[in-house]
Amino acid sequence: MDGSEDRSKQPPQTPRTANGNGVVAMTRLRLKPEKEHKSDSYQDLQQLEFSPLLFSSLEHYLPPNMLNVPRDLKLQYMRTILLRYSTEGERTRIQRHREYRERITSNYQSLHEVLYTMQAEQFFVPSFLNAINEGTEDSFRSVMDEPSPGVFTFEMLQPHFCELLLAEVENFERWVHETKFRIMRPNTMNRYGAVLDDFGFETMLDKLMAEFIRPISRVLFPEVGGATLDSHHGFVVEYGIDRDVELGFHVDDSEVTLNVCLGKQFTGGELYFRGVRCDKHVNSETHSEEVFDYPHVPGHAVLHRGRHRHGARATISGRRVNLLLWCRSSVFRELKKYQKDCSSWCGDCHREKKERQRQSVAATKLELLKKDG
Ligand SMILES: O=C(O)CCC(=O)C(=O)O
Ligand SMILES: [Fe+2]
Repeated sequence: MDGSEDRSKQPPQTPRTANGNGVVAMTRLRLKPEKEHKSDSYQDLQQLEFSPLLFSSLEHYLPPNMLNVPRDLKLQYMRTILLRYSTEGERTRIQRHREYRERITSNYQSLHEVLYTMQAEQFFVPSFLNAINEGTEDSFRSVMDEPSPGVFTFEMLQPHFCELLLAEVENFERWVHETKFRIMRPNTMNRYGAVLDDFGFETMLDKLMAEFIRPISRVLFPEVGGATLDSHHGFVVEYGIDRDVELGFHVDDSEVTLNVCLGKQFTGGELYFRGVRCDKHVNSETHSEEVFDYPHVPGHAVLHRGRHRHGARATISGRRVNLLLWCRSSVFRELKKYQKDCSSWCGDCHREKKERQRQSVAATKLELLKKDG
């Protein structure tokens, strides 16, 4: 959006930028991203209050006159905006987390360096790669099953990649144990498992989201921000008799979740799904057509909306390790604050809307009959 309009309504701290004539103009971020724009990398600037990846993503929303200015000008502009939207407490939390990550990455010696940069040919099975390269809804669907509405399953990871990642996670856990490092677990529901983003995987997983999961989500989950996924939480969960055993019924803090089984050998641990719900209906009853159980298969992925209610049954024997990528869209979250109608994705909102429409048609028919009579 061009900054020349509506200046009077801009808040006083709106960033100012110099335009080509040396005139200082007020500008705003665009509403829609400039998809063709090639962003700079900010990876060398780890000391900033915000993730380097956030700056690369935000670049797509820069006003036209800011797109091609030097990196430090863009950075200054974006920092000003981000600082306006985050509280002091939030900034302190982000800074502490950054220091926590630095303590890990400067001390932990990784085992398989090859895992830390995206090497698609070595990570993924050819069928998945081909579908992504083609990039159409038909090509995605041709390598996927949809055994229950909104739950997509497909073969994704090469066995060798799974082995290496399992070994890397074990190596990390060993280091944690030996050094007595107090790590944060993936979320409140897990006593075991590790946040991959905290020990060097953030950039690789961001690529996984941007280049693989977002194109699929754009066509399969457009109504929950699938096209605008722009941040992630990447972790592994570990189940077994001496680990977490099961996972309670929940929704994820994500718009779209990728869940891939890495192995090893196990029995039990099935995922169970019980319908998609908005906040208002999250505890409502399940309808029979929403009941779906899925047994994990090593190397195979499940892709679902974060709001698709689910849980994992007890892993009865062996060890099960899964890779989780919770993908989020800041645009969807912002818009959701103003939207009351979730009928395009919440099962109950959809049923309520249908019922209102049915009653309205019935009432109209009755009126017409009365008139005729
Ligand atoms: O164990 C699983 O496969 C499910 C994990 C899960 O749903 C989660 O971590 O959010
Ligand atoms: Fe989950």
